[in-house]
Amino acid sequence: MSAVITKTAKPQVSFPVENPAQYSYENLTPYVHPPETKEELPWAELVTLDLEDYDRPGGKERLAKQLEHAVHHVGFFYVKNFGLNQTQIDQQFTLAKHFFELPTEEKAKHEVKYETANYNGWRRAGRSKNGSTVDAVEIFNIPKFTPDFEGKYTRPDLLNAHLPEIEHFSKSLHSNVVLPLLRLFAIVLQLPDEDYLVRQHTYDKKSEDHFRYMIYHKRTPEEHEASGFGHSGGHTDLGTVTLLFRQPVAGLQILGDDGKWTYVSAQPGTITVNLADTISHITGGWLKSSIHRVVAPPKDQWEYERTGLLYFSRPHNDVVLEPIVDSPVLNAAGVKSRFEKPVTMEEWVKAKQTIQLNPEIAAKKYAESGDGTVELIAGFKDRKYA
Ligand SMILES: O=C(O)CCC(=O)C(=O)O
Ligand SMILES: [Fe+2]
Repeated sequence: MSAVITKTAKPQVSFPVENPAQYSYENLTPYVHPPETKEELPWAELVTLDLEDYDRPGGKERLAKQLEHAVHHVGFFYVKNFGLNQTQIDQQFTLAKHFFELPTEEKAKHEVKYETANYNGWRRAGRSKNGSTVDAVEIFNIPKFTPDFEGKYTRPDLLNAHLPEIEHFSKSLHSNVVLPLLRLFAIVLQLPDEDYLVRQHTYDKKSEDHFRYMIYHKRTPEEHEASGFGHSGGHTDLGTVTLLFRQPVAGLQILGDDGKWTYVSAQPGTITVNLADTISHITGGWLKSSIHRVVAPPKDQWEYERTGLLYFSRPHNDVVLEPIVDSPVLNAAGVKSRFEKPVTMEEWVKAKQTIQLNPEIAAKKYAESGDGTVELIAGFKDRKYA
């Protein structure tokens, strides 16, 4: 495994669980990855960064070079060799599967506080409309394992029984993927301080990073049709980068510079990474917050649930989302702030998450503007893409 992979802190958190053996992997039916589609689809051509190269002489520079085009134009790429093996990954898929199979009343004990835009916990399906039907998506968000979040959220015993592994998994994604990528972005931006972005994303300080289990439930042909096949869900993500584990059920599409949507394919052993809004804000839009959506899978995959593992990274809550001043690249491009007044990460999260979690508020605001945008904060207009 990669040489990058050594710095993950030891897991600390565990919880008393009655009869934990019932949750051992021997007693949980393992998750089975669905087969890939046989349909010919327009696949996106994305670069793959081998993170094993990161610590070799000249490796960072090679990887940064490989990234230059992707981060400025496409906003999507893959990484491989990130220090978690397939068994560890499959165990997380197994926990996700069993979590979503719990009875609704069990999951409801850990439900998201939608009104206060507090997204950690369980988000039930059916809260938003797509086309003339409601969504079929459930989410379980797990915050960082730091004192800021300790004791604030509950989980079912299924997950409490595995908390040290979940903690290790999520911290590994932060230290083995997010931080190295931030150094590569710093190289692309020619920042004098390679750790500039890393310092805004340290694990221990308060930020809204979270690890996520997600499921898109199966739908009938009529439901797919009524949802408009999911075509109206184009969006950009809120934070720095989003990590998505290999997803064989096709559906994730990227909007290209040419206005065409292409599908992300399921490459073995990879994580798909996309750049998101805040890295775009602090580079005045030069690093691209990629526009993407999840559409109905091809017909030969309609019989499968689409289970996902994701990690959302975000800068510290007190980071001000203004363009970095000492990047020769950004200076040459003449980038400008995207806000009318300085906005902190905490304010940005609250503004965007309020819209994301409360479809009725979003619908009202979109209807008021009438031009497909909504003013989120300080003059910044967010947009939906179809
Ligand atoms: O499930 C996927 O493929 C991507 C999900 C996504 O775009 C999101 O949760 O923001
Ligand atoms: Fe997204």
